[in-house]
Amino acid sequence: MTETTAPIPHKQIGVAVIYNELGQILIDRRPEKGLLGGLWEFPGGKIEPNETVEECIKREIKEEIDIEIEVNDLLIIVDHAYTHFRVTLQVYNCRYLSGEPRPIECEEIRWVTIDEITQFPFPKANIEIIKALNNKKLDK
Ligand SMILES: Nc1nc2c([nH]c(=O)n2[C@H]2C[C@H](O)[C@@H](COP(=O)(O)OP(=O)(O)OP(=O)(O)O)O2)c(=O)[nH]1
Ligand SMILES: [Mg+2]
Repeated sequence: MTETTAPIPHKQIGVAVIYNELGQILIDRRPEKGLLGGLWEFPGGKIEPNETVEECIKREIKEEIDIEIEVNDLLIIVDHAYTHFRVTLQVYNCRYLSGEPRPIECEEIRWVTIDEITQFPFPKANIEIIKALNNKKLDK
């Protein structure tokens, strides 16, 4: 007997770690309903065909939070398998430029320090990102 299993979706995501002038990082809480509901994340979303990761990140941050940012260097690429899908998160260090953050596609937004980040529940895939942020802090 042969069993056919549909391949699980693999999402390519651009993610922004946005720093303000105080060195705080912007995090947002995902909508209560739906995938990974109510968990905190770094803003971002799916990379569309014909756009670069940098373009994706700028577009998503404008759509979700309505601010302008500068996309700088790559922090880390994280591959993670959840039960029903896989994600590749391409995480870039970014700098806040202008605009008043508004929670357009999320429940709420906060500026937090790296030390405060551990108090917020994040999805599993974010453990590696937060580790990378802590290592970066130790380098300084
Ligand atoms: N933006 C962002 N996404 C994350 C993080 N950690 C993490 O596991 N993800 C996952 C959750 C989502 O499956 C995916 C982001 O995709 P998305 O926000 O564009 O859209 P979604 O899958 O929630 O919604 P949909 O368009 O498929 O309905 O990456 C993170 O820190 N930031
Ligand atoms: Mg998103």
